[in-house]
Amino acid sequence: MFAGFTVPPTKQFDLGNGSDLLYFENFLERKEASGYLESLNNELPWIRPTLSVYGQKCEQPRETCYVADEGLPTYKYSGYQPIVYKWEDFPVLKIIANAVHSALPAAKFNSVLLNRYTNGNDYAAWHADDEKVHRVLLTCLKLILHANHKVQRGSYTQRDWEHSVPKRKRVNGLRINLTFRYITSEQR
Ligand SMILES: O=C(O)CCC(=O)C(=O)O
Ligand SMILES: [Fe+2]
Repeated sequence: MFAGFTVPPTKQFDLGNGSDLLYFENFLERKEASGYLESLNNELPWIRPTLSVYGQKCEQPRETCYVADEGLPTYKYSGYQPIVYKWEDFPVLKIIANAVHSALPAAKFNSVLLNRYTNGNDYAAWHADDEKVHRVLLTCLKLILHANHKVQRGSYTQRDWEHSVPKRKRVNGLRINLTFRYITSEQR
């Protein structure tokens, strides 16, 4: 689906109906990845928001930070509207975004939602990223830093396929996930 890789994906799955999944093993050098992980962990203003799910208030079981171009349609999920930070606020994010962009020049994104899981008690319940208002997730790039691998879910994968991060009682380590998104109000 996305032509023009500088390095071909390690694994590639066509999921049908405009969704695909590309897996890049060792996308970053291990040392580089742990440096980014540390900077993101220490420098970002992480928030554990209160969400409304089926009319119930609950604390999100992971922390979040949202960075986007100016002037995009409002991004909101489960009754929560994240603070919009600028790319310039966090130099490390610009470096990661540039690395992603040079590996996949055809993949467009204008925002990134980051999720921080402090340990295996934090989780993301099964969901699809199918928010109706701004609608389009053309491209989602997931860069999971602790494992130093990048999974790209192309086109509609994130919207049409449910996904989750389950609790893992025996996991003590930190996990930071970056989902690069293309947000637009155009209906598709
Ligand atoms: O951390 C992950 O891999 C999942 C995050 C996610 O699905 C989301 O933010 O929509
Ligand atoms: Fe998601």
